[in-house]
Amino acid sequence: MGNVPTTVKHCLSYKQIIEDYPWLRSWLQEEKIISDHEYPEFVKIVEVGPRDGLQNEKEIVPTRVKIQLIDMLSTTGLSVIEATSFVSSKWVPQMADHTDVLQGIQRVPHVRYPVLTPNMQGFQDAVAAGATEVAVFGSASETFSRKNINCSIAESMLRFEEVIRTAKDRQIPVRGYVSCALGCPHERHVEPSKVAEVAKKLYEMGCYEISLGDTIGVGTPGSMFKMLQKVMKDVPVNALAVHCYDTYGQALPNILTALQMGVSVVDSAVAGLGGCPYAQGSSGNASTEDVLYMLQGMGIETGVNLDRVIEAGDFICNALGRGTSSKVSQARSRTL
Ligand SMILES: CC(C)(COP(=O)([O-])OP(=O)([O-])OC[C@H]1O[C@@H](n2cnc3c(N)ncnc32)[C@H](O)[C@@H]1OP(=O)([O-])[O-])[C@@H](O)C(=O)NCCC(=O)NCCSC(=O)C[C@@](C)(O)CC(=O)[O-]
Repeated sequence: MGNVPTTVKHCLSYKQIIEDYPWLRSWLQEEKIISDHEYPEFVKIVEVGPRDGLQNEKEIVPTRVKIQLIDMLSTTGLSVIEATSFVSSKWVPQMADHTDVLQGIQRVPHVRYPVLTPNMQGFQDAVAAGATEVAVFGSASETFSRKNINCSIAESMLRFEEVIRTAKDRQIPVRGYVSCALGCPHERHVEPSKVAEVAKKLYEMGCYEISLGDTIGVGTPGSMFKMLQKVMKDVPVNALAVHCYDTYGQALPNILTALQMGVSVVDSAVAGLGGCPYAQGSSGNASTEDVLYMLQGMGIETGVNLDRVIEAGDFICNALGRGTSSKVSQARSRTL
């Protein structure tokens, strides 16, 4: 909340009143009594490092390392850790040990461990391995859909519909992804209306949350704003998440833009690991450490302990034999 006079801010029902009377909010904003941007008080971080972060690694990461990473992340206060993918091992060999990973981790109460399931086969394998939450992943780009999951957008929706229906019968929550929300490695420009169309379909089919992926990290606050404006007409903002990559150094500004627009769920990867195997040239995800540092500085609660995430980041970077992509971890290691 911006420059709100204390008397107004401390009025108990202040938030409720401006929610109920949008004209009052507009007037307060026009008069500069409240800020145009209203940041959420709490942001949920969805940690995607063990899945998105590792899926693109050329060398197979030992299963025990993946398990230890997830176990370390489970002690940080994170409430969602995407653990692995039930996809074809011919397509993504790094995720072939999905069952061992899911069954090897020490589940911490109140932490959820969703896994990716592109179709019924993946869903059934995931449930057999003990998954209690899954995610389907579609795309706003036709070419990317074919390259990533070997089917058209329309075909993918039919597959997801079956997964979502079956999951609903078993009371398994399903998250939905829309890739290429700000650009495609093949088609380049992607219309915000196409992103909105796919997001709306996934939401209407029953996904409780839609994560909008800037798969190749080409977005800017300008394109993020336009895309979200369009999507928010069809999907409630409290059901949206953003999933940003840092290829052009825009991940944090893009996330900040989404927060200003009311989004309160952010995907990120410890140590900034990652990238999609079918999005060549993209760099890692927004690093969880950097996102946490920014949110802390803004006084936004996350419930996550930054130091512990840094430890988990050190662990996985040592295991991979490379430095971290997190600017915060780099700065901490220089200044400690
Ligand atoms: C989707 C498929 C499986 C279709 O693959 P397909 O070849 O079209 O599948 P199919 O139905 O024709 O079956 C062919 C073979 O695959 C097997 N198969 C079929 N389904 C499965 C399954 N679930 N698990 C294991 N095996 C499977 C099936 O059993 C059969 O085996 P065969 O008889 O030849 O021995 C394939 O294209 C695939 O695995 N793609 C990998 C997609 C992927 O993991 N991409 C990276 C993650 S997405 C991402 O990173 C983006 C995101 C989410 O982060 C958001 C963002 O950043 O934008």
